Amino acid sequence: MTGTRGTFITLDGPGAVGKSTVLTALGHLLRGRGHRVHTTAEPSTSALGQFTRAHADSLHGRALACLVAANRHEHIETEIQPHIDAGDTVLCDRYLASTLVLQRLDGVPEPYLLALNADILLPDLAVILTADPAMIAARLTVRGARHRFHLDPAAPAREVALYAEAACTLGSRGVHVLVLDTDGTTPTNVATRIADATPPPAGSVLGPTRPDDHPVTP
Ligand SMILES: Nc1ncnc2c1ncn2[C@@H]1O[C@H](COP(=O)(O)OP(=O)(O)O)[C@@H](O)[C@H]1O
Ligand SMILES: Cc1cn([C@H]2C[C@H](O)[C@@H](COP(=O)(O)OP(=O)(O)O)O2)c(=O)[nH]c1=O
Repeated sequence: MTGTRGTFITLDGPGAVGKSTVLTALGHLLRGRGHRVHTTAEPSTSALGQFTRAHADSLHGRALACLVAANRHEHIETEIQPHIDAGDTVLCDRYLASTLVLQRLDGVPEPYLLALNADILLPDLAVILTADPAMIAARLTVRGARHRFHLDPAAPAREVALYAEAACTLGSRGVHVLVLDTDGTTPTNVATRIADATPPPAGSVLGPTRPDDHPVTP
């Protein structure tokens, strides 16, 4: 892509699979390749996003699904779309795939979730990180569970299976999906795979400036 529009990349996957670690490494790599990077996350940092994050353990099912979707619509309108219009590469930690997994863990049917998110901005590249459930459980033990979705010992295996389904759902809607296994590799290697699949920065005539990469050590 060589226009002035930026690129929207989302990262999803089970809790403690490595999303935020990979996102940091990816930001460094893409800046080294000439991208103007804007990093963000869902729930967002707005008042509604903070409310959503604060109540994600006490609200359940459709109520939480609606709250997360409301925050997503606001996030697109006030932050994501403006940065893309400005030519930035937007990296978002959690997006639609997380809804298709976490809200389904809460018993909300997928058609309801797709209806709530029917007209959202779809990512140019949706990255789904995965790993062996035992490895995810081990990383969770080291890092610590941060919310109720992490507390069930069976959660990593169910999340891995549901993210595989979410990848198919997104793919069937024309989204470019990249499923990456974080087992036996470093966050920098995972980030490099994503950077290699990212279109060149907005407005560039040449391709990515690979020799100028500044990989970070994990
Ligand atoms: N590719 C990887 N290989 C080994 N450990 C990793 C890898 N990616 C992340 N980790 C480790 O896993 C833990 C959870 O990572 P984090 O980025 O916080 O996960 P998430 O944002 O998905 O919840 C951290 O301790 C991190 O250092
Ligand atoms: C994006 C998203 C988040 N959430 C919830 C799950 C968590 O309770 C919370 C944030 O998740 P998470 O990013 O894992 O939190 P942290 O940054 O502390 O590791 O938002 C959903 O339920 N559905 C969604 O689609």
